[in-house]
Amino acid sequence: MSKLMILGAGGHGKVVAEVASLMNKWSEIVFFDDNVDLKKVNGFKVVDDLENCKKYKMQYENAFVAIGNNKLRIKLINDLSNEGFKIPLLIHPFTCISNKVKIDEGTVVMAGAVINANSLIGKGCIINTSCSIDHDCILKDGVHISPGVHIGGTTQIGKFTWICIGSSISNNINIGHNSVIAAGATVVNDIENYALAVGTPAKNIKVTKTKGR
Ligand SMILES: CC(=O)SCCNC(=O)CCNC(=O)[C@H](O)C(C)(C)COP(=O)(O)OP(=O)(O)OC[C@H]1O[C@@H](n2cnc3c(N)ncnc32)[C@H](O)[C@@H]1OP(=O)(O)O
Repeated sequence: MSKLMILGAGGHGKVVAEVASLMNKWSEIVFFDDNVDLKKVNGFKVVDDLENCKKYKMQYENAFVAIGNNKLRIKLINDLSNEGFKIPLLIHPFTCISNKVKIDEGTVVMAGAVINANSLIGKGCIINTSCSIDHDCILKDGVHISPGVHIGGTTQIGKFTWICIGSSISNNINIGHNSVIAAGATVVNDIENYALAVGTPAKNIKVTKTKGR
């Protein structure tokens, strides 16, 4: 069994480490984090800060980025991949994922998530607790689906978009890249790039070049 490093020992990192541990695939799981005061988190050693992680490639050849910021997460995954690290896919054992689904490296699927037939999930996505993604959806790289989100069939979500907690997305919807769908929103029409969409039915209230998280 090989060893796994997790970048980021915050709240998301703790859940990621638990998922990895439940997979029984790694002989050792450790964190790297910029908080120098952290020595151990939930029993997992914090080895060094993020910048130094590449020095440990001989010991930990698998690297998973557990950082909530969508763009930073993808940047770090790409950097580590270019350095020759293996970037695993982490899936909690209590999920329901069709065998017709394809999920790229660096993505985590948390407990209770359901992903139905023929959906495609990109690189470095967070498929968070108890969300559902129905058939034929396409999620591009760096998308975060927060806890309790429901997404109907044949919906597409562009890169770096954050679907916030408890929102619902109807079927056959296109949501652009770098957008944020606010907590509890109900999306029944397409949403453009760089949008912040809120409410029921969800409406864009702000379009900036800096949205996405
Ligand atoms: C395991 C985990 O914990 S995963 C993480 C789960 N957390 C989430 O999903 C985060 C949920 N957070 C939200 O929904 C936030 O409101 C965000 C991210 C959308 C806020 O985004 P920001 O860009 O900071 O927007 P900001 O707070 O400035 O609000 C902008 C406007 O949108 C409104 N707004 C923000 N969120 C909502 C919402 N959920 N519903 C309705 N209106 C909203 C604000 O009232 C504000 O309106 P105003 O301009 O008239 O005052």
